[in-house]
Amino acid sequence: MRKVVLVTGSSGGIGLGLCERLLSLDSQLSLCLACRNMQKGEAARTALLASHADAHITLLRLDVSSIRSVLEAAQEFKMRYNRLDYLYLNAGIMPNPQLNFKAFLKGCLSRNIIKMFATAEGLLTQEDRVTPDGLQEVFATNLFGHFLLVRELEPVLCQPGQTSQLIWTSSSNARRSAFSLDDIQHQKGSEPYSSSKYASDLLSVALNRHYNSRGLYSSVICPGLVMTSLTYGILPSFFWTLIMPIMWLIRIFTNTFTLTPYNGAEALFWLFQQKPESLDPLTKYHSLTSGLGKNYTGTCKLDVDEDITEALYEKLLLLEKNMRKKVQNEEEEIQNHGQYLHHTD
Ligand SMILES: NC(=O)C1=CN([C@@H]2O[C@H](COP(=O)(O)OP(=O)(O)OC[C@H]3O[C@@H](n4cnc5c(N)ncnc54)[C@H](OP(=O)(O)O)[C@@H]3O)[C@@H](O)[C@H]2O)C=CC1
Ligand SMILES: CC(C)CCC[C@@H](C)[C@H]1CC[C@H]2C3=C(CC[C@]12C)[C@@]1(C)CCC(=O)[C@@H](C)[C@@H]1CC3
Repeated sequence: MRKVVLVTGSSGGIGLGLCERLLSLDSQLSLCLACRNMQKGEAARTALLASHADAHITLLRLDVSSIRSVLEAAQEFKMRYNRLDYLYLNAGIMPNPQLNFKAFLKGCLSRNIIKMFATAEGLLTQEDRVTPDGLQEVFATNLFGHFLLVRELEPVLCQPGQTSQLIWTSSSNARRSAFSLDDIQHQKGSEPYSSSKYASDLLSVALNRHYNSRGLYSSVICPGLVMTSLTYGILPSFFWTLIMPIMWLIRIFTNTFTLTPYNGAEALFWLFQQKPESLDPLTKYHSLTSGLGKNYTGTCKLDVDEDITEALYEKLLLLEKNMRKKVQNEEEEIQNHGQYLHHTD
């Protein structure tokens, strides 16, 4: 039986790097690339087929920040497949990042320099915006759209006699102090990225509690610092290229500078090869690359409280209910309007 793998955000970066590695390991996989931009998705599919000509690769239109798109994509997926073995929740954004140069220079002179390079704590802020559904975009993309996708794909993920894995691309930038249960969408702060990644760590723990009994397991990873369009939004790509020798040098001191999508996908790839029952739900898995360029997966305890994971889960369920109602009302309004136009014709 072919294993079915769905990867969100697979049109480039770490997601595409992961797909390449998965196909190299098992060319018999059924790989579904979920992308919001079909042109980019088609280019990714062509690139993968260039090195794996016989691979089974399909495209699925999915904008994780849009409720309607998530519902439609899940429906489409369930029509095409009757099982899902691995769901990689990888799509993510960090819009309009601002680097605090003063804090960076101060950090370089402090004892916390290694931690600063690994987590970017206190270095970055972002400007978020509101989606047409009325949600904060970073929250909707990095967390809520993925949560809804999991909920919608429950029938194919929780098949009797089968285990399935949810694998979240979180970050070491996830920080407890950036997240508030009273403001899960991070409407008030300036670190929505950090908040959304911390929320994904919390959610993964809650999902394990609610779904393990049905054969569904969830894990979180950090890919390390990888050169992708996300990091090119922080500093321009020519600058990163220019300082690449410095980055290689820093890698000797911090193995978190994985730098390439191939290396960054290490922990995602490693988890693919593990028995989900053997994984610790309270661990974050890190892609690491040594100074000599050797890839490996490291572990780190999650900084979470069980009661907060449950409180977030409850809040997400409530938001899900409200968003479903909203979409349904909108659909009814469109139908009524159509009927009205039909009568007046
Ligand atoms: N790069 C890094 O150093 C780190 C990255 N990460 C995380 O890794 C993940 C992958 O990021 P990375 O590869 O670096 O960045 P990229 O920007 O290269 O890739 C992000 C992917 O997500 C997709 N995406 C973004 N928004 C949406 C949306 N609304 N609906 C569907 N797809 C969407 C993008 O699609 P499109 O091509 O259409 O833009 C793209 O395929 C993210 O979750 C990120 O937070 C974590 C730690 C470090
Ligand atoms: C190395 C250079 C001389 C200067 C680079 C300074 C900063 C731009 C980087 C230092 C630590 C980096 C970092 C990230 C972005 C770029 C830095 C702030 C991330 C926040 C990118 C996204 C993530 O999710 C984190 C895991 C990264 C942590 C480190």
